[in-house]
Amino acid sequence: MTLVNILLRVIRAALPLAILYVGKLIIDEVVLLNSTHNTIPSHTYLWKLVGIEFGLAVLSDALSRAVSLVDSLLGDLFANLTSVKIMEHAATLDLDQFEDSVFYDKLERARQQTTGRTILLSQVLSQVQDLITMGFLIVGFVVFNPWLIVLLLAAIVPAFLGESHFNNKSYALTRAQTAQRRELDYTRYLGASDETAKEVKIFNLSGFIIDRFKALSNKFYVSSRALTIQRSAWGTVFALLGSIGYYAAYGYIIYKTINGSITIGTLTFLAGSFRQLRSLLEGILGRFTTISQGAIYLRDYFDFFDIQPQINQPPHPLPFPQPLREGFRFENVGFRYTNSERWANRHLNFTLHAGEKLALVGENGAGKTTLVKLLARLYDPTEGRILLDGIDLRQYDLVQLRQNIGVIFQDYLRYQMSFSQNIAVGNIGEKENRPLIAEAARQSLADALAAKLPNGYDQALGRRFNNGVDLSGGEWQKLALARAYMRNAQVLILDEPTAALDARAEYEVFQRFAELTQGKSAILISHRFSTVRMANRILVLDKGQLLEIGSHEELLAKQGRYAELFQLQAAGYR
Ligand SMILES: Nc1ncnc2c1ncn2[C@@H]1O[C@H](COP(=O)(O)OP(=O)(O)OP(=O)(O)O)[C@@H](O)[C@H]1O
Repeated sequence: MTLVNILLRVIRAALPLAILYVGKLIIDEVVLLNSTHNTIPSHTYLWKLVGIEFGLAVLSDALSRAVSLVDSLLGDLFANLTSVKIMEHAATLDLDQFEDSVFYDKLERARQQTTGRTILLSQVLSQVQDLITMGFLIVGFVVFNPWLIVLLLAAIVPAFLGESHFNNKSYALTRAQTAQRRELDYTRYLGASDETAKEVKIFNLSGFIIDRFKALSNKFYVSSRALTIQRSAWGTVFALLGSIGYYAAYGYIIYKTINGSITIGTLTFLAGSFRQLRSLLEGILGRFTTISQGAIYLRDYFDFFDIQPQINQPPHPLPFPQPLREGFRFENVGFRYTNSERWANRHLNFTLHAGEKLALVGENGAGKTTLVKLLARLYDPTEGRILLDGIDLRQYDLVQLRQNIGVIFQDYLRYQMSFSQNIAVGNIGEKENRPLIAEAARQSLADALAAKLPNGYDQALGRRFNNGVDLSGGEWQKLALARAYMRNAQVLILDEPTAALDARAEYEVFQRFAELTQGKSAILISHRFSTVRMANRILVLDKGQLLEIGSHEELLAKQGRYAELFQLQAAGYR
């Protein structure tokens, strides 16, 4: 399509000169016919010329339409393709890259390429087309009088330089504002979205949010106002230069015609060419702004694609051991988040044995979730290493590793999709496997819920789309839990899996969990000691470090932190 587009444009580019030239021939012929009185003039040649000009005009119009058609089709394809490419690349990147605000800015700017810049391609092609047309017209000029070119250049060069100067300035401004623009978008989202409406109403936040939005958007307005005014003022000066150039050339051509050095046909040809050149130049200059802006923004797009993940598939990946023999051994593992001074985990030495159920206990921020993310290689340790059956975790096949570790995070997603899809995300390859989905739902107690929904497993969930039904917090959690049962993972990790469940559901969930994970390794993170005590061993974390490890009874007997926290919670029930 691009090639067709270019071809059509090249043909179209030659037409203005051809039309002007035929016009010149027509006028010269008319003048000639008017001045020959002695014989009966033949008009055949004249009408032939008129016919040719008509044909050229029709062709030019048809080509323009064909070009815009191909342009708009190409634009759509281009937008789709870039969106897909961005998503594909984003999928390869590491979790901590997503948590980095500089990365987010890049992602944001790359995303803008797909929406705002789709016209870039057609703009570039139009520019090339107009440049070719200009080239043709200029050749015509040179043939008649090369000096006119000098006038033309004098009129346009300052404008080109001015435009590119202002482009750079406005790009620098926009770039510097990326972070604040994200904040502006976020504020807009806070002010008007289904997810925020509840709190905004209850805390009466709308005034606060709107004021914040006003303040931010006003800052943008003020900082870009000066530039816009400067640009417009200089634009006026440059346009004046252009007009001066045009009228100087026009005067010169008229002078030459009166002089008798050129014919009236040539006068109309040159004047027409000059007028066209000027309007072409105006178009080119206008487009030059959009294109050069688009082109500099394109750098952001490529910057985004230059970001490379750090957590990669090893060169010779080992298959995930089936079954696990030894388990996971943490050897002096430490981890610090990028941009963070503090260690989230430090000096961790312990083993998660094959088939063992380990509970992680600790106060908020103690590093429980971080430990789990290390196990699933969402991050790699900053120091130390994790061994799986004696071999560094980094040597295993990354896809198999993630397939064999089923994690349900405490901040799991509530997909605005159907009930069955919400479960199927646990093993998306099996999304059509209804018996498997139903079984997973049964295991997590979500099946009773499906029975209550008007469309059962096909019920759309969430309020964002039509006919969606929203669930309660505990119901969503049961659904999320079902994801863990969708695959035959060797290690199951549940991070706060029952926080939203009622007491009966929690009891049942754990009854089943124990049955279903028999022989498998599991990690449970919970603040509820009723959950914690069913684990074989309990690991108590404090400020990222291992404080105590042992069975419930051992830790109680030890009278340490675990015993203290346990008794604190138990006292609440007495
Ligand atoms: N993405 C992140 N970037 C920087 N620091 C983080 C990030 N996630 C967590 N932290 C910090 O790392 C420490 C450990 O966090 P983690 O989420 O592992 O705690 P947790 O024990 O799971 O807490 P909770 O019981 O509240 O869920 C905390 O101090 C937290 O502030």
